[in-house]
Amino acid sequence: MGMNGNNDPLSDTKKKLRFNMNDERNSLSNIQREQWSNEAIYHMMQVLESMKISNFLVYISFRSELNTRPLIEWGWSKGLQVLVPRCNPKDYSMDIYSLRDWDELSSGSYGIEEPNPLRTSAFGHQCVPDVIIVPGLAFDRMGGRLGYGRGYYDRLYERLQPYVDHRRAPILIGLGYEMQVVNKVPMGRHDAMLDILVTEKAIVNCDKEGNDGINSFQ
Ligand SMILES: Nc1nc2c(c(=O)[nH]1)N(C=O)[C@@H](CNc1ccc(C(=O)N[C@@H](CCC(=O)O)C(=O)O)cc1)CN2
Ligand SMILES: Nc1ncnc2c1ncn2[C@@H]1O[C@H](COP(=O)(O)OP(=O)(O)OP(=O)(O)O)[C@@H](O)[C@H]1O
Repeated sequence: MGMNGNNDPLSDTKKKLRFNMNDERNSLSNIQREQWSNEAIYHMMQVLESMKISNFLVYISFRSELNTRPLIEWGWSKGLQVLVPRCNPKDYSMDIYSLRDWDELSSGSYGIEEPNPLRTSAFGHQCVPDVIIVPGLAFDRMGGRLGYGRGYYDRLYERLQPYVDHRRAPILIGLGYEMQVVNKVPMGRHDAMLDILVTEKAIVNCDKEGNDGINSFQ
């Protein structure tokens, strides 16, 4: 048993699932990826359109993640403030920046394109995004999610808590391919549950109480 708590049975199960899901996502063809990407992004636009929001936080996709770039352009066209995180591998924290143009990005940690602090304006440390779009390797319909295993999004959610007035907690929306949805992602005490899950097939209102999510599509 490691001192850092990373050798417990939960992180072992997570590690295996991470490995398998990463493999599966990488095996998608470019055409499949692009088609599902566009359909999922279209669903995400519908979800965001139905909400009264002035901003959303979204990641810049890397590896075989679905392509979030069209969503960012859509956000700009709608006059929404598009927020993008920049991660600090030293403490696994993330800072938030407001992105207005593609030239404000540069290559950051893990080869992910991230806001260049010299060219972007920081979103205040105490500012809470209306919506946080969360990447993942696996999701479930109850709001469970598995990431790359550094707890970046869980830490961000926790860091924001002191600034959340409970009527305006950020809405967590998972975004991924339907093939990433599994029966149950093992969750630990730090893990923040998703409110909504969006894929190319469905928009799921996650039931954090543990019952099956309600599928509003198909
Ligand atoms: N587009 C995007 N941005 C994101 C995330 C994401 O999932 N997608 N993250 C989501 O939280 C954070 C980045 N998390 C990451 C964590 C680990 C690795 C990584 O390369 N890990 C190595 C293994 C390292 C090790 O175990 O020692 C690897 O996978 O090869 C990459 C990203 C923040 N930004
Ligand atoms: N808020 C937190 N404070 C301190 N440690 C945390 C927090 N959230 C997660 N951790 C720790 O970070 C490690 C990785 O967590 P986890 O396996 O849940 O990552 P993940 O959600 O898959 O990754 P990511 O969010 O980076 O995609 C675990 O050891 C976990 O205990």
